[in-house]
Amino acid sequence: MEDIEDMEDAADGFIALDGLEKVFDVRRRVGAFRREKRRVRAVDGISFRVARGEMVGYIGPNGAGKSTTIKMLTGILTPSGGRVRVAGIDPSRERARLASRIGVVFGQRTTLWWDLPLIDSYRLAQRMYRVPDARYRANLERCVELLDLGALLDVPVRQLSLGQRMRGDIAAALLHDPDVLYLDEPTIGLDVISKAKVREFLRDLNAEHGTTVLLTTHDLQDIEQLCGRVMVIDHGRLLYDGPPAGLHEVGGSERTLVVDLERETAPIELPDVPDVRVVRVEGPRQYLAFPATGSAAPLVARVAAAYPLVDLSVREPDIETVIAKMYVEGATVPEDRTTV
Ligand SMILES: Nc1ncnc2c1ncn2[C@@H]1O[C@H](COP(=O)(O)OP(=O)(O)OP(=O)(O)O)[C@@H](O)[C@H]1O
Repeated sequence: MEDIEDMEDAADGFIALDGLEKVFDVRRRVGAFRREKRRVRAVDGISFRVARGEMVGYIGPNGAGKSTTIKMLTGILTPSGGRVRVAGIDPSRERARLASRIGVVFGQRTTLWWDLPLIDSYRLAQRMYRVPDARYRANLERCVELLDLGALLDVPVRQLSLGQRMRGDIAAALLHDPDVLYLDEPTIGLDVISKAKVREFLRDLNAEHGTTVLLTTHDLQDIEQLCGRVMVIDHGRLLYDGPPAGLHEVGGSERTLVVDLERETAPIELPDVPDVRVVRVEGPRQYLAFPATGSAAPLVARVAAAYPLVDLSVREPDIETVIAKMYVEGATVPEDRTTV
């Protein structure tokens, strides 16, 4: 086998994990005097390859091990076992060298200086990463334009809305032209328009600059709109690795069409539309479950033709539900993604 340290630019090994493990020893108080030691296998033997320029989703329920993996990929945490390389670099051994190659955005925490105007955080980032002036100016200009930050540069970060702050954070992570961007919940708490802006920017970044993106999120629409590939992790293990659509096939998950009718009616019946059923009725509002693999359009057309429709929306299944169904159905991890 070729040594992965020599594989920085190999098509399938820009990010390479082989049997990666992280074990935490946690001490817990039991009763008044006793303490109990417990081992938590936060990451329990994960192997995968991400090629340069891929945009990959990394999802799982709370406590699955996502942040721990990302922390090992950035070098913040040292693995308990296995191997990890990013751009040919061992992250925990050469954290400083890796820092110039990666950008990190945490949706729940900001890396910006709370009391300073946005632009001051950017100047500090320029100094920290030693970005040459011309490159800094060009990158800043691009981010300001595409992320719509022009009017915000002189505003102290604490006065920014969540959506503005998130766009500000993404720009800060990109001023040094990283090859890899890790995004941890980049759309959490954002309104629909801010989500759309962030997604559009990431799509362009990936397409035009070939930036490799690893994205953790609880929003399946982030994955469906951005990623050609998604990995699902639970209890520190890889449960699924493949296209987002396959996620629904494996789990047999459903989306929900929520329809508001002019008035209360008996539960909607559409005998000629397969696999649709009313799961809840709240006065004039009815909830219809249908397979997540299918399109909502024919269903909407049929409801609109037969019932007095006022309004509608489509709800995606949540990640927890999809994963719970995977256990029932029996998930698959394609061999070629997980073996060395
Ligand atoms: N520093 C730590 N010390 C002890 N246990 C930890 C530590 N960090 C994480 N864990 C435990 O490891 C497991 C995985 O946590 P991790 O934060 O990686 O999950 P996650 O998938 O990122 O979850 P979330 O979506 O809630 O952020 C959890 O059981 C967590 O309690």
